[in-house]
Amino acid sequence: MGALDQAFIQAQEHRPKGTTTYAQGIPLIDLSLLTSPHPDGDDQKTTSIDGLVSEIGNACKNWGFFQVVNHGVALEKRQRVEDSARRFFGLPLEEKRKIRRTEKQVLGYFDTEHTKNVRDWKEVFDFVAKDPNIIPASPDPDDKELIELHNVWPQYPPELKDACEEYVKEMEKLAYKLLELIALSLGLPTNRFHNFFREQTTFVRLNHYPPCPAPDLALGVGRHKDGGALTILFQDDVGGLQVKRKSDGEWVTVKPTPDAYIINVGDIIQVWSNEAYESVEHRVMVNSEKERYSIPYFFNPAHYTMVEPLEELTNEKSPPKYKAYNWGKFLSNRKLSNFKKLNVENIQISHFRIISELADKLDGALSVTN
Ligand SMILES: O=C(O)CCC(=O)C(=O)O
Ligand SMILES: [Fe+2]
Repeated sequence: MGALDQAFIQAQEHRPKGTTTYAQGIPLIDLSLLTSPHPDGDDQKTTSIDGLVSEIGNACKNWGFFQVVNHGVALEKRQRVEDSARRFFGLPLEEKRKIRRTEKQVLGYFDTEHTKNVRDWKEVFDFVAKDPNIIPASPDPDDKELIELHNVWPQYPPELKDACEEYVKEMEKLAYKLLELIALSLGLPTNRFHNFFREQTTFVRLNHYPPCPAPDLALGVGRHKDGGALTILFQDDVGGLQVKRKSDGEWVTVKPTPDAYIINVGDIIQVWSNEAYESVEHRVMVNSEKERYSIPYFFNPAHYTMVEPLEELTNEKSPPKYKAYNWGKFLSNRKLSNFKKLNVENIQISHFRIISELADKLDGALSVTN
């Protein structure tokens, strides 16, 4: 990527601060109850599940982010993906660009992604968990055309394809476990969300953040919220992920924990839960010395899913806060705005919010004075 082009420079207020505050209280949740047999038998398991469910619920409510250990994903499977990613990103640019993403072919290699119209200091490789994957051809609501996305694999390293395909199977198992715990924590049946994911649009991204000559001006990924349901992220030991802490709005760094995954609730769970859980803003800092790797798995429902607050979680007293929106159109809108710099704000769930934040505040103020 060379010298720092103007396109990478963040507006003053979005630049990283020189000092690092670590996210001290970010929950670290042990999933061994689900991944290994309980020494005292299954009855014990049921009672302890309640504890796990409330841990997950509190983490979703208070942070929107948490880490999991003893998650059941074999270390070697993740390492194999990481090793092949290192080999792939180490190739000459012209080799990587042979499988470059285009406006129509949205998978493969890409090094000019934009977040909120500012270029990110990174290069990525994207692939879908289910190949082929069906999504709308364009964000235009009147355009009913659908397209099939097919994975494009590089010639080198040859093992990348197999490593990734094995890895997504593991990720999917973990994603369903987490989804079930989240459903239970909202007082819903365990499999309440399952049907949405029958024809999922889940995708995985291999991120490589090269050392950056001006880490005080650019970001690896600009501030954003994940648009999907749930993200399962692996980050290496370099660190750089920052989360906007809910309690005080401070940007805090998530310290790498060996063999842990970082989980965050995406926009869809915010809407389904009618804001019981919120999708939290995050970003990635880069540094001038070390390159960094991360692997997010974006667990997303079928393209035709109409995302709206669940009936069970709304009533007269707490009416739905969002109008239903089509996930496929949302996704295709985001993909377009990430692909190139546009002159308009990219799509956000706030565009579908029924009651504006201002009305909420006014309501709060009125109920205090009344
Ligand atoms: O690299 C990371 O730590 C996070 C990346 C991320 O937030 C994303 O790709 O959505
Ligand atoms: Fe993200």
